[in-house]
Amino acid sequence: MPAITFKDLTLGYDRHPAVHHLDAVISSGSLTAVVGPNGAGKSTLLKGMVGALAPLEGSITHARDRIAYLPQQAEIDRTFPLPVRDLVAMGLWAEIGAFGRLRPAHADRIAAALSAVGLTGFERRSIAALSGGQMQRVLFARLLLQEADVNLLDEPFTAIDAKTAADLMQIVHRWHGDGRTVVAVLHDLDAVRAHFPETLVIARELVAHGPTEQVLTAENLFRARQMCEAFDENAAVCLPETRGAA
Ligand SMILES: Nc1ncnc2c1ncn2[C@@H]1O[C@H](COP(=O)(O)OP(=O)(O)OP(=O)(O)O)[C@@H](O)[C@H]1O
Repeated sequence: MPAITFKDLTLGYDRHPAVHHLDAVISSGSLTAVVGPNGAGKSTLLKGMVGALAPLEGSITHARDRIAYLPQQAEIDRTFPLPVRDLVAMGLWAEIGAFGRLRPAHADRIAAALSAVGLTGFERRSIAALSGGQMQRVLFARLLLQEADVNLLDEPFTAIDAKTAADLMQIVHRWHGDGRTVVAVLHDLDAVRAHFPETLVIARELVAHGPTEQVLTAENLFRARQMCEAFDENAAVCLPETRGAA
């Protein structure tokens, strides 16, 4: 059963395509890595999937509604003096709303989520006072509380140590074991081969999608690099009447 379907999907900024005419189906319950060179459109694709970016053309359809998203660390402002507890509590937003009160049961669930990521007792710590790896653990605690059907992770293991990456990977496997869909952008191809049964290789367009051992080949990665280098940054979105004319 499809969890997410891309149909002739074009996503971009200011009418310039970043992801072009993509057709693919992410199966429900699959564990998929999104791989491609820098600037291939991986983060853009995740932003489209979470609804932060509307398609310029084509469509993205979701079978289920509950989607959680872990942005790249670089996109998160950590200067705001927010306690860890408040950041993790945002994972309960769908349950208690913007103005709902945190009840003791919620506090217990926040504590349990922090314990699951190895940060017991961190509730009152300011997020500005966390290391990069601790911050990533906190963001995973928030994802745990969201209990989403689909978890979208943008470079979840970048710039964190091997122990933290292994701990967080266990959580990803737990989600997969529970039948949730996980899509993660990754640059570490060894980690992809070790942990992700499915891979989507993109280079602005689809390069390959399917079982990792068939898709993550030197040939596909070389082709992805060539396609990215050849892509015209200033290209405009195709107009229906000009499509196929060139
Ligand atoms: N907010 C934005 N405004 C304009 N252009 C953008 C924006 N975000 C990304 N782009 C452009 O879209 C293209 C794809 O970027 P994207 O961040 O999706 O690639 P990526 O595959 O995630 O790259 P990386 O591996 O470097 O994180 C790039 O050319 C980038 O410059």
